Amino acid sequence: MSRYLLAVDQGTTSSRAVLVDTQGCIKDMVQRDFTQHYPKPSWVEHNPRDLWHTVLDCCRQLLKENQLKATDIIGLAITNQRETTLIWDKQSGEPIYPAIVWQDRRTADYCQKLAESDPTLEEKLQKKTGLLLDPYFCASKIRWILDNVPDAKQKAEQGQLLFGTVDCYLLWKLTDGKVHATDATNASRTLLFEIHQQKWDPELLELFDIPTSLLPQVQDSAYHYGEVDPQWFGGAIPILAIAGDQQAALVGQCCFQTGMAKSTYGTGCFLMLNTGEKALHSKNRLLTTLAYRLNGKPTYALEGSIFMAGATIQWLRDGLHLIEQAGESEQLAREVDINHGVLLVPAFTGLGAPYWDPDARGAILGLTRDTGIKEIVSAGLQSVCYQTKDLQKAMEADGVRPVSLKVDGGMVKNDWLMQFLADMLGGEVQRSKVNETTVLGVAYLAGLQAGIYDSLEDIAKRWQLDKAFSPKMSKDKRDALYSQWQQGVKRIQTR
Ligand SMILES: Nc1ncnc2c1ncn2[C@@H]1O[C@H](COP(=O)(O)OP(=O)(O)O)[C@@H](O)[C@H]1O
Ligand SMILES: O=P(O)(O)OC[C@H](O)CO
Repeated sequence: MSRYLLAVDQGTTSSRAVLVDTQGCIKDMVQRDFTQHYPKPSWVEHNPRDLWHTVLDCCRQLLKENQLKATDIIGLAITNQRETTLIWDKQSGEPIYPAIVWQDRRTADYCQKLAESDPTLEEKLQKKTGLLLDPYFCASKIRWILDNVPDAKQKAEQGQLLFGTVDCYLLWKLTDGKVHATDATNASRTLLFEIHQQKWDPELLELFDIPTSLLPQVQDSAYHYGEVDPQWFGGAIPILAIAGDQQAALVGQCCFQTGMAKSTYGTGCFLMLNTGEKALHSKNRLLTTLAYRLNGKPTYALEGSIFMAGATIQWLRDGLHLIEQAGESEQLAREVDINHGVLLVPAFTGLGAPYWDPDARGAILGLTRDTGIKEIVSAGLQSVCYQTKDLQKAMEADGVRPVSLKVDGGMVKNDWLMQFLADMLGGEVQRSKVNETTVLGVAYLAGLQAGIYDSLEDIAKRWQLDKAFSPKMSKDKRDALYSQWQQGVKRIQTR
């Protein structure tokens, strides 16, 4: 009987469980969507029960459909939407508030006031954590829960509460409350973790007034975290890897050498470039983050996060009803001249890197009487590429240029989009054969821990190209289109 790795990807809009064989091939996958909650403008929440139950159900269904028992699984691996913040009661295991999702901007004012109280603060935060003072990260979300949930502050001070990102919460549930831990990549997204010394930072905990007792232990990305409690799958399964989803995708794309980069186009877009042992501090508002940590040794990355990529197409579909399926956007974009002059700036939840403007709001510019659905849909797709170009420019200004760009995520099957991306970047875009790089990446890490793979080099041999897109657009045309975008962004910026 073959044995498999079981990889769980708990994402922003759905949970997935995937079986990966020892050759690194995906055998089967089960996926479940869950409800998004928007209780107030700019607030985004998930019900923790949904996160846990969709993961549990996906795993159970996958095992059942493949007639596998817990003993057929070599190890379980967890990858997750990052920054999403949960706090739960240590005794009962019950979350004291819904999960505050990474997209949630409720702490924008708090962050701004903190920044105004000390003009040197953001630089200090960046030096220690590689991040910026933004509602995106966990620290201000934790603070909000402690300040707004009755008795939370007092309970936290008495050591009765635990904080975790989604990986940490799932690990706690899977081990039936025995393990409270996270991996270094997830810790590096909290704004509380010192990325050079690899430890929670007492000064930052004091700044955000967060008791140390709330925090999980931080381990390597490939590590024996504990065993799944037998009640869930009828037997114990070792938990062998954890990584934030974008870092897992970097591993899944085998970007192990300095200068290698990947960009994932799902709900948001995340471009990550491996900078090796060096934590390169951006002067252009990109993030420095952990790419992975193996055997105690950190590898760093530079990251640009865009909040609205596929979500813009979702909005065109579900909000404006301009299309019925996301895939229709490709044909519509092909049918319109690229010089249509319509610009969609998708700052629905503010602008991410490199602008970091939580108060900016979206706009559609350049409308004329003959503007139709095709132009607006095309502008939505183009916005994803312009935002990637913004990140590329910021990286170049920081002195690094990706040696290659490997792409994955739900949007990359759109060939028109990939061609326009190559045109905008003026460089080759490589679409990998396996699109499920996130689950694959964390399964690779679990495989390393289990001794299935000898090394990262051994893993790298498995990467396969699906299609490469080379730039075809003239430089003049590219510059003209991009300059239109830059002018559009200026119109909506608030800072
Ligand atoms: N052919 C397509 N063209 C453009 N966008 C697409 C296409 N297919 C899917 N998408 C977009 O990709 C996103 C889904 O990607 P996925 O990687 O599954 O997202 P996530 O993991 O963030 O939930 C959706 O937002 C959808 O609008
Ligand atoms: O769930 P995804 O794939 O949209 O990724 C979310 C990111 O990890 C947020 O930083």
